[in-house]
Amino acid sequence: MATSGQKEPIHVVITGAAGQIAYSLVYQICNGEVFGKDQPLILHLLDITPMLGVLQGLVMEIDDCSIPLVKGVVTTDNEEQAFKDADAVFLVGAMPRKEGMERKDLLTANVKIFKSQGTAIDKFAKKTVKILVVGNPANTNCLILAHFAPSIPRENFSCLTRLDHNRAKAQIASRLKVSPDAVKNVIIWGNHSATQFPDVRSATVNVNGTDTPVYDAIKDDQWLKSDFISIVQKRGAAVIAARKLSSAMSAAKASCDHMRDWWQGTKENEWVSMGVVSDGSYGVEKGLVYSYPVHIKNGRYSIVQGLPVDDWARELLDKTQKELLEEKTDALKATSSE
Ligand SMILES: NC(=O)C1=CN([C@@H]2O[C@H](COP(=O)(O)OP(=O)(O)OC[C@H]3O[C@@H](n4cnc5c(N)ncnc54)[C@H](O)[C@@H]3O)[C@@H](O)[C@H]2O)C=CC1
Ligand SMILES: O=C(O)CCC(=O)C(=O)O
Repeated sequence: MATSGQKEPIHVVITGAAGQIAYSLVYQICNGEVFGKDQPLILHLLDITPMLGVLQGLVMEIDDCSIPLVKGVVTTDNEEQAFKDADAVFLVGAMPRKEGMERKDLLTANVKIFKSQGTAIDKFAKKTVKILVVGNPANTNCLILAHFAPSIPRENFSCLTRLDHNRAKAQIASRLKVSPDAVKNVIIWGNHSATQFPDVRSATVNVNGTDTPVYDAIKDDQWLKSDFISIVQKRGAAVIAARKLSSAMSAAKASCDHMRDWWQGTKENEWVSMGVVSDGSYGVEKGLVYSYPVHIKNGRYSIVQGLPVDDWARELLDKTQKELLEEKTDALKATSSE
């Protein structure tokens, strides 16, 4: 029982907790950067049995950080124990891509994990739980998770495209030699893959105190419509080629940005990109997990409506949707053949 004036602890789950993204994620969560500096929490760390020893080391480090918000840490290889009473879930645990692979090459192995975890979340998590899927292929893993967790409202499922969103902001900022926080309202549409559509047609950049459309500030439509898009689409592969490991620090930071904004809200007149269960907006098949621009208020997101879709944009929106439809077919096949 919390003493008067203190909030009750929330239960926060991280899967793949012995892996590299989790190693960057845990401190930011424990330190109040996601759920607030006044929000105590109990961490539930799930990984596979051979990694339980590594989780013990992680717990020692959490203890040694000596953070008052942490009211308990559960380490487990058991999904029931992991998801019991969960308020917020970061699903990171999955096989990462190696050099030369596309993210959809991971599909068959990873969707089975999400079938099992969806079934467990359905039974054991709170019905209000907020779920962020990070493990790749993130959109389709999220679709499978939602499919096997029918009692959880559709709006409680999401997948990470905030890393792509942050990458897009960073590219624009670097080109204009301004701080990334001067850039607002970029959009990642569709899949967290090389077919995603990074779109800055409605984005602005603050130059000398004035919000200016990014297209007017950059004055190079050719770059914005070609190289910029392909740099963002291929950034994950470029990091793998350089590091021989996939992005981890930036993925953890983006995961925190995503969950913090979902929990605490976005700024007035600003949107962020989130993979969410489509309601049919922008001609996308209902039920697909598709990245959209969203506003968030009181813990609920709404898809930003009425943005312009010309022929050029329509083609890109459809191309990434087509890939998601193919992934959906493969994933449902892989999860029904067990
Ligand atoms: N959506 C995004 O923007 C991004 C997604 N990713 C994806 O995140 C995932 C994790 O990446 P890393 O942390 O670098 O990988 P990692 O290999 O360092 O860690 C993955 C962890 O998941 C665990 N795991 C495997 N199966 C599990 C299961 N059934 N239950 C619980 N844990 C399980 C592994 O034992 C390992 O400890 C990968 O799929 C990667 O592709 C990575 C970067 C960005
Ligand atoms: O690219 C990958 O497959 C792993 C990391 C990732 O998803 C990313 O960096 O965007």
